[in-house]
Amino acid sequence: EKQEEDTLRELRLFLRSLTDRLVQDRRFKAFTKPVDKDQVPDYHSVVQHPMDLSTMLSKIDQQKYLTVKDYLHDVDLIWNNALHYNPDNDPYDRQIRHRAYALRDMVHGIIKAELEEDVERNCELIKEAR
Ligand SMILES: O=C(C1CCC1)N1C[C@@H]2C[C@H]3C[C@@H](O)[C@@H](O)[C@]2(C1)O3
Repeated sequence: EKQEEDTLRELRLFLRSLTDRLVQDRRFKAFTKPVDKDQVPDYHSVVQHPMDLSTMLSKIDQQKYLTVKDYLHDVDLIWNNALHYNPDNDPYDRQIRHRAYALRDMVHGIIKAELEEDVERNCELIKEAR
């Protein structure tokens, strides 16, 4: 239906704009691309569900996110994976964890400030009806 596709398109536009801001933020450089298996051989045995911002951008374009909630699930994966794989009390791990929190907090702040409530409500109704 026309209105439904318009709502889903508005969600994609918002999620692209949000994700682009994260990709451009120098703090989040480590989160922009998948962790390289060759450089980090044990990564995929420790982290079951890798996620990164470039993967999320392609998921937006593949229309994999029907709701903000679906998008936030992948943001939480980036956050949790970073905490899980970088748990130590050394400067590098602590910096990664601090940046993972900053990423998660920036996402929630932008959603609260910029997304009209009824867009998310309508997207969830569309998703349930499909
Ligand atoms: O967890 C991550 C990324 C940070 C968020 C995703 N990595 C795992 C490796 C451990 C640590 C040091 C380097 O070995 C570098 O390759 C990684 C990348 O950081």
